[in-house]
Amino acid sequence: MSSNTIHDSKRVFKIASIPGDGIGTEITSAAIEVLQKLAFIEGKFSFEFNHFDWSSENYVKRGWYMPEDGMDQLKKNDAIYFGAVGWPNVPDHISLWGLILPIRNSLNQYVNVRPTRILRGITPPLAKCGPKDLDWVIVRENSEGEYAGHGGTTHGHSSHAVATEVSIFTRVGIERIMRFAFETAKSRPRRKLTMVTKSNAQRHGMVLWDSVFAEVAKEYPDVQWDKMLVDAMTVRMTLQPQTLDTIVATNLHADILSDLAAALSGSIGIAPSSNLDPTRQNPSMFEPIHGSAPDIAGKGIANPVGAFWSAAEMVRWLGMEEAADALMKAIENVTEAGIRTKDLHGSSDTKAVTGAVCKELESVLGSK
Ligand SMILES: NC(=O)c1ccc[n+]([C@@H]2O[C@H](COP(=O)([O-])OP(=O)(O)OC[C@H]3O[C@@H](n4cnc5c(N)ncnc54)[C@H](O)[C@@H]3O)[C@@H](O)[C@H]2O)c1
Ligand SMILES: O=C(O)[C@H](O)[C@@H](O)C(=O)O
Ligand SMILES: [K+]
Ligand SMILES: [Mn+2]
Repeated sequence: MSSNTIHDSKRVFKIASIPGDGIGTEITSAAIEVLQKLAFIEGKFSFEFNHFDWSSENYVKRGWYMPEDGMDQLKKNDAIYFGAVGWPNVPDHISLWGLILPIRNSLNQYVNVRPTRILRGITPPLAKCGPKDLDWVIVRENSEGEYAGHGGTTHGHSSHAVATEVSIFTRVGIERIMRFAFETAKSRPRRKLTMVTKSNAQRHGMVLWDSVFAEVAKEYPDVQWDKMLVDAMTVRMTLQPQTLDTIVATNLHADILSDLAAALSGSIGIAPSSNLDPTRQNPSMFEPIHGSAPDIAGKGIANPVGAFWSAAEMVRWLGMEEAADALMKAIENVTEAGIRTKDLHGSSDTKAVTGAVCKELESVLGSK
């Protein structure tokens, strides 16, 4: 085979990169460095990054987060890599609704997959919780529920101000997230699914969750399932982590539970997420679960592991399973070697962890 043929058969993935704000920019450039290194060593594919400067800083200057044809620009890509959005000079509901939520909604990314496990070498905060005790996938409903955006404010500037925040739950929305959750549970060795609601107090939408869940469950006799109320779920996650495997919850409940899950596995800086359009008609978006962390931004100390793990999930979604496994192995070789940021009680900075993962990729892929 001539070198030309090899070159021609190489797959080029177009990736939209949106670093956003604060540490979002720091961990996105770290993730791009690692992805470029992965592609270079692997040799069978490459990434073409299209950078978008959609951020709070530019919102203040321009008055918009995304241009009018922003969604069309994103659609030209195979995937989206996202850092974080939000900065103290813009109200948080403006930044979230200006950038990340419209992308999740418009690109039909109705699933948010948030895996958590204790990576090699990391000591979790709970003394009795080892790596075998905590290995979960949280499936977050990512398109409706408490994030529907329905509601309003009247008499806003008076002492009689009224504000409503209406949750929307649809049969279609519930059914598709339940089916995704059952498929996820079925694909994992333990075939176990826990469904979370607050259907004692929330007597309409959450009750519909219960009944649609029961219907879909009939299609999956090989998956063992149970149900939890969200308050009790926080206790079970903390005291009996080994009894859980796949978890499905609403947009808001899973947002909160996934931060808890990340903390129980060592740090919020480790945790990845995939905003998926399972129909694959639109690009999916990959981002660590954390935000822009204004308290540590600009110091070069952000943990890039959640960003790298998210990058590995993106590589997997694009069909490069072996490369994704290699990246995860390199990340865990680094955490095991004790090269960690301050949130994991280490003394390395973002740059040192990034360099170590790039170096480790050489030995992992060299010895494949
Ligand atoms: N998807 C997103 O873009 C997203 C997610 C969460 C929060 N936000 C936004 O980010 C801003 C800050 O939110 P917040 O403070 O509630 O949450 P946050 O996740 O930014 O930070 C919470 C705490 O965790 C620490 N932390 C987070 N990521 C870390 C990392 N990689 N390494 C080390 N430490 C890390 C921070 O220093 C902070 O102490 C807000 O504007 C919020 O709306 C955006
Ligand atoms: O979806 C949200 O609630 C925010 O963007 C953020 O907290 C996240 O988890 O992505
Ligand atoms: K994020
Ligand atoms: Mn969150």
